[in-house]
Amino acid sequence: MQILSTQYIKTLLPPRQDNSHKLTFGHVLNIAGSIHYRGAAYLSSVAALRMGAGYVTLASSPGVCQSVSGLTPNIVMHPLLTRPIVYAKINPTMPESMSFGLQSIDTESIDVKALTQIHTLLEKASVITVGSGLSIAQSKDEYIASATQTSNMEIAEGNHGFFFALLGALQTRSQSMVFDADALNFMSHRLHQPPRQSNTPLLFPKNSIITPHPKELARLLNIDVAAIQADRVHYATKAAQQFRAVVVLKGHHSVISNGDSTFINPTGNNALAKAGTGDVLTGMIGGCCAQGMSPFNAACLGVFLHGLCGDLAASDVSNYCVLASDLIDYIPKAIKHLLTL
Ligand SMILES: NC(=O)C1=CN([C@@H]2O[C@H](COP(=O)(O)OP(=O)(O)OC[C@H]3O[C@@H](n4cnc5c(N)ncnc54)[C@H](OP(=O)(O)O)[C@@H]3O)[C@@H](O)[C@H]2O)[C@@H](O)CC1
Ligand SMILES: Nc1ncnc2c1ncn2[C@@H]1O[C@H](COP(=O)(O)OP(=O)(O)O)[C@@H](O)[C@H]1O
Repeated sequence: MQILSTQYIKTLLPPRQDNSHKLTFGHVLNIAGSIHYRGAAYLSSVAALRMGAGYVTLASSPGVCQSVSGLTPNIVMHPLLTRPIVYAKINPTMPESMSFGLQSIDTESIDVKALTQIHTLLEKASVITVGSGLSIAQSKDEYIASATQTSNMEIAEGNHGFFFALLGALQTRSQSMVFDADALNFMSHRLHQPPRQSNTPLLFPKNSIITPHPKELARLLNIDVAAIQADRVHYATKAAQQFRAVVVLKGHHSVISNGDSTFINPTGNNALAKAGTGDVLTGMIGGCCAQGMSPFNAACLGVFLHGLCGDLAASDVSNYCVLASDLIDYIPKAIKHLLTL
């Protein structure tokens, strides 16, 4: 185990050749955001561009795409098919024939058929980032199982079905992929609960980077958060070996492991303990991968610079006042800082 040094990190910065065009620096396909988490889609997408990626496409529900395009002109939108939802108020004593008590609302859940809409994008992308604010709602699994025993009504299940189909399609792809947030919780659920849709085990595809916070890693490994926090290096390494992925265990002094080599990140501070900073990190790592970096190097550079953004921002505006969106403005300053050393 080693601490990431500034000198080492500087050697990882990807070269920017003069004879180049936008796709020389890679195409990030970001599958992110949902009705309540539009900001996560914005933060992860813009952070990837700021990190140096040449092109970012956001694939999400039409409402999320519309919100993000209202905030920035820099992202290419790929609105996905959604399906109307009927929420059932589950009451075992209610006869199936009674329709009152049901509420129909459009939660903009992505339709499984949307997979066909991104087929070409999945082939073209240099890196695929998945999960920031995607609302996969795995926790509704038991809810659905119990509901379908008493009723044949359709139950809201977020983007669960779409994500399941997407993971199947990603299994054979060889690009780097970054899995964050709800994508990780979905995988935990698949690993530790009997599968609902099929008996085929789903794993993280090769060249995956996973970015769990301690509770997300605890769910993936099916152990307590306290155990993880007591030996962060051990569990990050164990998870990297078990899932054959690069693991970024987030938190104060994030740990990055590929199972053989493990680094501790020295940058960052409590200003980063603010909603949405993890979404920025996902974008930054995706932006590094887009420029041709290996998953492990991309994770090391992304985590180091993300922490440095937090340090520079905190020294300007105090540890109290840094917003996740501020970090994006500090990416250029962090990179310049590194280049001038
Ligand atoms: N602007 C936007 O659109 C934003 C969108 N976002 C998106 O929202 C989605 C869900 O994100 P979320 O924040 O609601 O749930 P999540 O982080 O899983 O926390 C759940 C529970 O886990 C725990 N816990 C958390 N961190 C921990 C830690 N370090 N160490 C230990 N435990 C920790 C804690 O549980 P407790 O300890 O309180 O029991 C907490 O209550 C996700 O897709 C994300 O991308 C967000 O990024 C926000 C901004
Ligand atoms: N006290 C802290 N010191 C250093 N880094 C922190 C601290 N708290 C949070 N972070 C960093 O901020 C980010 C938080 O990500 P995450 O927990 O996924 O939040 P969110 O889901 O709101 O985006 C991670 O990169 C983590 O390492």
